[in-house]
Amino acid sequence: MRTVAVLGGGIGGLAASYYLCKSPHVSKVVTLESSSRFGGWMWSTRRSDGAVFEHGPRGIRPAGAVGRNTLNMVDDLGLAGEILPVTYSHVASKNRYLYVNKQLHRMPSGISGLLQTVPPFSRPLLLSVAPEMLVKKGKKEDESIHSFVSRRFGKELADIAVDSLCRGVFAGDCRKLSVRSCFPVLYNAEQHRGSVTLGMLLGTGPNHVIPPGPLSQRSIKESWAQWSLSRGMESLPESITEFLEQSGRVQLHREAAVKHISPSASGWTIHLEDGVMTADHIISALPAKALSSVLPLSCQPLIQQLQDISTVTVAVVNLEYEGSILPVTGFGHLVPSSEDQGLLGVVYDSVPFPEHNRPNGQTTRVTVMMGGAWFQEVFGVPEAVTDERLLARATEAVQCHLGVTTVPSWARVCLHRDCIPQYYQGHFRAVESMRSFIKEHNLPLSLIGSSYDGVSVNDVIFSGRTAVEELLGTGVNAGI
Ligand SMILES: Cc1cc2nc3c(=O)[nH]c(=O)nc-3n(C[C@H](O)[C@H](O)[C@H](O)COP(=O)(O)OP(=O)(O)OC[C@H]3O[C@@H](n4cnc5c(N)ncnc54)[C@H](O)[C@@H]3O)c2cc1C
Ligand SMILES: C=Cc1c2[nH]c(c1C)Cc1[nH]c(c(CCC(=O)O)c1C)Cc1[nH]c(c(C)c1CCC(=O)O)Cc1[nH]c(c(C)c1C=C)C2
Repeated sequence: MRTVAVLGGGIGGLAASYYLCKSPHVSKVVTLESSSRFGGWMWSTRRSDGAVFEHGPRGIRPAGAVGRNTLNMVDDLGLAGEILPVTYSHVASKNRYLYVNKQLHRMPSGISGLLQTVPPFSRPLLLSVAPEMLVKKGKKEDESIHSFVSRRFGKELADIAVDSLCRGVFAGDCRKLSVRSCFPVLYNAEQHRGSVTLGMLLGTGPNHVIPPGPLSQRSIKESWAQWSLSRGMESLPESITEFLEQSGRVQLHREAAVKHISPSASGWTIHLEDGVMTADHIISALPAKALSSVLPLSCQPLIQQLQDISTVTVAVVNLEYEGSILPVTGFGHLVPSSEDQGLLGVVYDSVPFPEHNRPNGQTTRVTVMMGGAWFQEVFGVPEAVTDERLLARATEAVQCHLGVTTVPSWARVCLHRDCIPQYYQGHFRAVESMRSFIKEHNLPLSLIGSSYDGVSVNDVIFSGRTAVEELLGTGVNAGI
């Protein structure tokens, strides 16, 4: 393989570039990013007084093959010393809340959570979990998450817990999201074991083999539930960028928006604002809609399927308060759509990551997330929503939900347009069909990033690795 162009410099595009760079089989890699910075949604503000605020992801899970893979990369990049782990025994792992009927309720956990009635639920969880093992296997090839959970565990769990969970991961509506694509573990448990409970106890089949490197071994030994980095999540894309620059094998271009791509004799011609380049293969790490708008008309069915992948807009409001203002301690709270459509949840950032607080003086950082699948209904078109309105709504939520009457000493409002893809029912078929089209037409094109195979940072990094392995027909030797 001579030249590979990677479109998009979010964590997906950077990860693909990193794995390509590790391979001796590729002579040139060109990474094209439209904005002035790499990292995409991995974006942190580092204030001059030392405080750190996350505008995108704030915690990465170390568990599973994809979690190990990311930690192996982090180790290889020399970032191990910057890790901020949160263990399973930490209060941020134990305590998560739901805001229901104008009150905070700690989500049930452990044996007592199973056996006792814990509000807002009307009966012990055991009464939903035990009969689940006897529920017949569903016959549909895909189903909404709400329908799947109602069928197996009952409507109350689906309406409150699962509705909230989907808002806290996809900012999405569990009545539309696909169980097969969003929570493949649940779907596979039913398929392989006939029950989610049994699947959780016995396992749901083979996983990717990713041996744990030293950092991943440490995460297992120390029982990490999630981790961040001392200078914020953006250190990860920054560190990959630095690695790629130092390798001398990757050309990184900022402010290089891809306008159009057209097939050429040996691969692709890529049209940029101020010139053209050629590549033998393209790895697209663009959001699906952005890719659809640059493909040639000859790719028509693919263009339509890419356009059909919806996204949602999320308003992220970071707030800093003087003093210790939280009435409860934990990771944060989620709000089910029946309680308040527009307010998704509040993360108590200072609890899992106090290291990101301003070093001098006691402060509390929280992040309020709003909108998602309900954005337009509640706030109207994103173009017309003002920062003032979002800030007012966020501080009002902190006041009502947490009883905080003081005014924040610092605030930042970010409107993330189209930031989280929504895997609706049938998503897996659409992705399968897009990849079949590419194969049948011998298009030298790989699809990676959050639009296809999982939205978490781990999933996106792993999609970059998988694409490079498939392209080169080899396993990548990347700090494993
Ligand atoms: C608010 C929020 C909170 C999140 N929290 C978590 C969390 O706690 N844990 C977790 O694991 N995940 C979390 N995620 C998900 C995760 O951050 C994203 O799914 C992931 O960062 C997406 O990476 P990506 O590279 O696929 O896409 P992106 O980050 O969208 O990158 C795509 C890049 O392509 C560029 N681009 C677009 N068009 C063009 C073009 N024409 N030419 C060139 N470049 C172009 C864009 O500028 C962008 O940089 C969160 C996401 C959000 C929005
Ligand atoms: C309220 C909105 C959101 C919050 N976080 C996100 C949104 C939209 C985005 C997000 N959060 C997580 C992921 C990655 C999923 C993964 O597979 O790792 C994404 C894209 C992590 C996460 N956050 C919550 C859960 C249950 C998870 C899954 C992993 C885990 O169990 O740690 C819950 C949660 N998210 C938010 C809050 C306030 C909250 C619960 C109190 C914010």
